[in-house]
Amino acid sequence: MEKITIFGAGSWGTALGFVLAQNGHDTLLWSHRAEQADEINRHSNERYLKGIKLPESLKATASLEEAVRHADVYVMAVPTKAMREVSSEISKLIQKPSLFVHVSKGIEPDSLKRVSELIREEIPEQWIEDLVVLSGPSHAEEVVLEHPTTVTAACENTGAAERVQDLFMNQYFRVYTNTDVIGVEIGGALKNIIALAVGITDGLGLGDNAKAAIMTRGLAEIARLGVKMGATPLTFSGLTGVGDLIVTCTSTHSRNWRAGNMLGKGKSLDEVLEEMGMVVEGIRTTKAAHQMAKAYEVPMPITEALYSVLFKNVPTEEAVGHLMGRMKKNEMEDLIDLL
Ligand SMILES: NC(=O)C1=CN([C@@H]2O[C@H](COP(=O)(O)OP(=O)(O)OC[C@H]3O[C@@H](n4cnc5c(N)ncnc54)[C@H](OP(=O)(O)O)[C@@H]3O)[C@@H](O)[C@H]2O)C=CC1
Ligand SMILES: O=C(CO)COP(=O)(O)O
Repeated sequence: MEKITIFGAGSWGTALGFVLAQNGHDTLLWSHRAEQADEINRHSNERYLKGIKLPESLKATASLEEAVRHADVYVMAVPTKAMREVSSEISKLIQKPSLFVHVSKGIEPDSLKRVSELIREEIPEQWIEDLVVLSGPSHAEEVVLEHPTTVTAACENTGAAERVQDLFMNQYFRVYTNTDVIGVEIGGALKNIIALAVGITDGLGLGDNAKAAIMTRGLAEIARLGVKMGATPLTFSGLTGVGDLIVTCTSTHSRNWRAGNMLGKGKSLDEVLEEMGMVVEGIRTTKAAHQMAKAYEVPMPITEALYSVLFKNVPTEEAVGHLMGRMKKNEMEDLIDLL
């Protein structure tokens, strides 16, 4: 049994708390809101996981000091936007080297940093025993129903990835390991962009051919960027690549797909964000990926089309028309580039 603190008590932090507590670990969830911590101590988190009874052994606190003191393993589960701030606060309180696991899927605009890079910038190296990324096709709503779920623990140090595998793995939550941290983080972050785009075409009623097209060509542009950044091409055919792309683009649980769907049906971005009430990581990541496409000189037409809809007020139909009217290409151009 290990002592584990999860920072961030939204859908995913709470679902992972459910798994870890069921696995017998002494698990504490940190929320920045006292009333939410109180609710979790009464075994529910209705706003984020409606109707779910949480394990009695899962405890919560709103005291960051208590949360940092509690554990030897820290699971970072706040949205990407809050990751710097929370990491920086933790760094002021931490007193021993600990294993960090992060589960967030985004890229920071402007700095173009991956989440593991943000954490390393905010928490001095002496406190980070290892940093493992846990990612893959895993909607919180299904994990807490104990539906079979598979994810990947990625770290250059295989021993650390295996430790995380052992912490989380059980009969319904199967964890693989991988050493390709860049590929795992890029796949997890950028599939949200593609899910927003699929949500839009679904909202426009453009059908399943369009969905398959965006998913397939979307994966091509994710892999093209990832490989340029140093990822292993094969990672994109795994759980954190095509696997997470499938679950996010085809499930109504996905906030990114749902947000896109509302945009496709004519709502404004502000209306969509107000209605969602949960993080839609793909919006900020679209801004980052638009900047990365330029920085790494990688063509990313679907990302650019979405960027034009989200940030330049281009009508959704016009963006689709623009994508379809691009110059002729050989389908395998990307693959040839990767070989
Ligand atoms: N939901 C899922 O199924 C999965 C999510 N993820 C990833 O996990 C990450 C977290 O997402 P998820 O849990 O779904 O998000 P949610 O929107 O469900 O919850 C976000 C949580 O973070 C809290 N929060 C927001 N800002 C801060 C801050 N500055 N300091 C402290 N806490 C803060 C929110 O608090 P408040 O309630 O006060 O707003 C809320 O508890 C994302 O990167 C997401 O992509 C990965 C896999 C699956
Ligand atoms: O990452 C996820 C599933 O693997 C969750 O996706 P959403 O953030 O779109 O809900």
